[in-house]
Amino acid sequence: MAVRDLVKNYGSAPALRGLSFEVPQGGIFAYLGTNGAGKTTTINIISGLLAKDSGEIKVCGLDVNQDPVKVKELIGVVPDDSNLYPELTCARNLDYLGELYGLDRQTREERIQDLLELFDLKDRAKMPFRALSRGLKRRLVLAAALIHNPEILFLDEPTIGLDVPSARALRNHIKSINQKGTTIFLTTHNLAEAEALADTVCILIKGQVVKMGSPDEIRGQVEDGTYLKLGLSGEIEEKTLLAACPAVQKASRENGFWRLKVDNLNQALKQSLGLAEAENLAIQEVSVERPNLEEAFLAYVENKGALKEGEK
Ligand SMILES: Nc1ncnc2c1ncn2[C@@H]1O[C@H](COP(=O)(O)OP(=O)(O)OP(=O)(O)O)[C@@H](O)[C@H]1O
Repeated sequence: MAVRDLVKNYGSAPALRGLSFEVPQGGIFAYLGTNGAGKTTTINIISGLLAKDSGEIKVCGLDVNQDPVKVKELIGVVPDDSNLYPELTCARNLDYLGELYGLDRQTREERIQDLLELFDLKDRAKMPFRALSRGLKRRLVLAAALIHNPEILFLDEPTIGLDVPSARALRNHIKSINQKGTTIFLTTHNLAEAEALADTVCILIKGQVVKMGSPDEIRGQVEDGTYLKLGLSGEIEEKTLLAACPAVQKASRENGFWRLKVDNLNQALKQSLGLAEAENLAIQEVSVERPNLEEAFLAYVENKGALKEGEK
């Protein structure tokens, strides 16, 4: 899929200011941006819900304006909210959507069985949609978007509101859909999720693409990026840690570990080991890490100073 010079204004307010990007076929593309950057506007234009002012969009070589019906058959959209009927059973919801796409009965039956199997929903086929848990609902919404076997699937915040096991299960489903050949266009504010799934990342700021590349390339643009991961046997306050370790610029908690941004690794190591000793805490983990995608993203959106020369 390719977007070229896309412009959209709401009245006199610009939302998309001539943005261009290409989504590699068969990959997982993360479309990232702060609130109001223009992500939903882009997806609505691509999926034919909203008119653009100018620019060109091609999906599998077809122009969205010239072949709107064919393009609709090539894409599936998973909204952040459910679009299914609460009173209908899971199987009937899928069947109904298949009818809307004009699939014949046999194709529908096959697709429904395949999708229920793929998403581990076989034993829920006869349950009304409303009776499913939130995680299972997200799975069925995903299955529904695949009923017509689209080439590209648009996913808006797929795991929002899900507990950790359900979110992980859904991410695995997304990977397996992708491995079966569907290109994934993912919008998320969960940068760890984008990092875990995407092979291409596109950063949008105020309706313009500011950076596109692999997660590694994007992370590589952040200059002063040395981080120390530290696991301690007990709790310690952030201000105590920062006071005892002047070489640590910033400290945050991540999955039970400290993630320390350091300006001098040797000093920071010495100081944090000294602190552990003074506080009588055992060191359970120490490792040196690069900036993650979230830190690189923040460098782009708010702290251009952290970017390497040439990227500012
Ligand atoms: N119907 C509308 N009328 C007027 N302005 C709009 C409309 N929809 C969106 N906008 C504006 O266009 C800009 C882009 O909005 P959009 O919803 O595409 O951003 P987004 O990146 O999806 O944000 P979020 O992450 O918050 O969902 C914002 O400034 C928003 O206020």
